[in-house]
Amino acid sequence: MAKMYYNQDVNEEVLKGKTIAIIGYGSQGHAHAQNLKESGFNVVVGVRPGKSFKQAQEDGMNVTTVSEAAQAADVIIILVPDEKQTKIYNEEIKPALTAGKSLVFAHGFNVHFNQIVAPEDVDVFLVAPKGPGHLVRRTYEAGAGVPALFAIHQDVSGQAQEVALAYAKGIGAARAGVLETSFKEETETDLFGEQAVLCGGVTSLVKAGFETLVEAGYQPEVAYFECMHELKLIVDLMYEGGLSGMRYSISDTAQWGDFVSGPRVVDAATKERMKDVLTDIQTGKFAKGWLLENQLNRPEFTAIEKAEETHQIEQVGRVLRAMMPFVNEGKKTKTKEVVASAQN
Ligand SMILES: NC(=O)C1=CN([C@@H]2O[C@H](COP(=O)(O)OP(=O)(O)OC[C@H]3O[C@@H](n4cnc5c(N)ncnc54)[C@H](OP(=O)(O)O)[C@@H]3O)[C@@H](O)[C@H]2O)C=CC1
Ligand SMILES: CC[C@](O)(C(C)=O)C(=O)O
Ligand SMILES: [Mg+2]
Ligand SMILES: [Mg+2]
Repeated sequence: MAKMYYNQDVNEEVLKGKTIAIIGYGSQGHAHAQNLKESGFNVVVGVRPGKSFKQAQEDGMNVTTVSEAAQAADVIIILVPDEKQTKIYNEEIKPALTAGKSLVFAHGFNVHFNQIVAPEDVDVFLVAPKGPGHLVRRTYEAGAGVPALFAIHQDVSGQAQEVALAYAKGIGAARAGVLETSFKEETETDLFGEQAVLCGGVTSLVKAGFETLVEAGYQPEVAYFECMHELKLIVDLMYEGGLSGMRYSISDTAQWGDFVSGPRVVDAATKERMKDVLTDIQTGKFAKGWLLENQLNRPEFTAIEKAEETHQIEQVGRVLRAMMPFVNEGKKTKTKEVVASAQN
């Protein structure tokens, strides 16, 4: 069993007198900044003028430019999109990254794939929450937390692990459990998880199920409730009690169907294709493709995003969710639909 770190194992004092620059105030940035501040740490947010700059000010943050935040801080965490990090690092962070500072990431992509190479006289580590930023904030506010991984790439101070754990505690992760990894393991498993299971796998499964029912003549609303809305309720049971916990709550008929039909849908061939996905991640093929796609101004990304947003399941879903205001009620953190409904 891996060594897990919890609140009682962590000395937060190593980080208490330091200034932490949160670069970016998006999904992870707003959560880290607010959680760390409420945990008693000294936070400065560095972001370009615009939407999230304004939001950070409204949230009562000390906000400034990326360069100024990097200059003011002892610990600098880069929480802008992976594909933008190298340029921002080179132009606005590197000049301020003097000896003895710490450079931190929430995902190892740019270090692992050699896009960012830090000076040798700074600590480099990652603290990677295993969950979306909006939930990192929401669970912290509820007194709970999202688990996280930490990894040390450079430890000049001899304190990198202690500081990483204090950081993880500050964002609420040590309430749930923190464990050590390497930049390689975090990067490759995170990319694999989001592509094959959590995001790519699930969205493809949901759409295929929805389309199968609609093409067979069933009502789209029924297909939406069956293949999308209820998924959250089923996954909540897995989150609470694993696969067996979920199976305890469903009917025996559903459980038998799960046993006999599940492996017909996701079979050995699917697993072989998952291995191909993993190989592309391990060899750097995926990373290269994503970096090139961005250099070309995202032609494929934009086209696919547009097609996905107009898929029938999205159209039906928007209408049905508007009839269930409780789905987004009471959420302080701004997910896409909460923002849209506030603007209407
Ligand atoms: N999303 C998640 O839940 C998770 C993300 N991670 C990792 O965390 C990191 C951050 O990801 P994520 O939170 O999704 O990022 P977001 O896409 O949410 O980051 C957006 C933020 O970056 C700012 N930004 C964008 N471009 C610039 C720029 N040129 N200069 C200054 N600020 C800029 C945006 O400002 P503006 O409003 O002005 O555009 C906004 O504040 C990544 O490494 C990611 O892999 C790790 C775990 C989960
Ligand atoms: C699952 C997607 C993720 O890896 C995450 C929320 O953990 C991401 O990169 O956003
Ligand atoms: Mg990820
Ligand atoms: Mg992830």
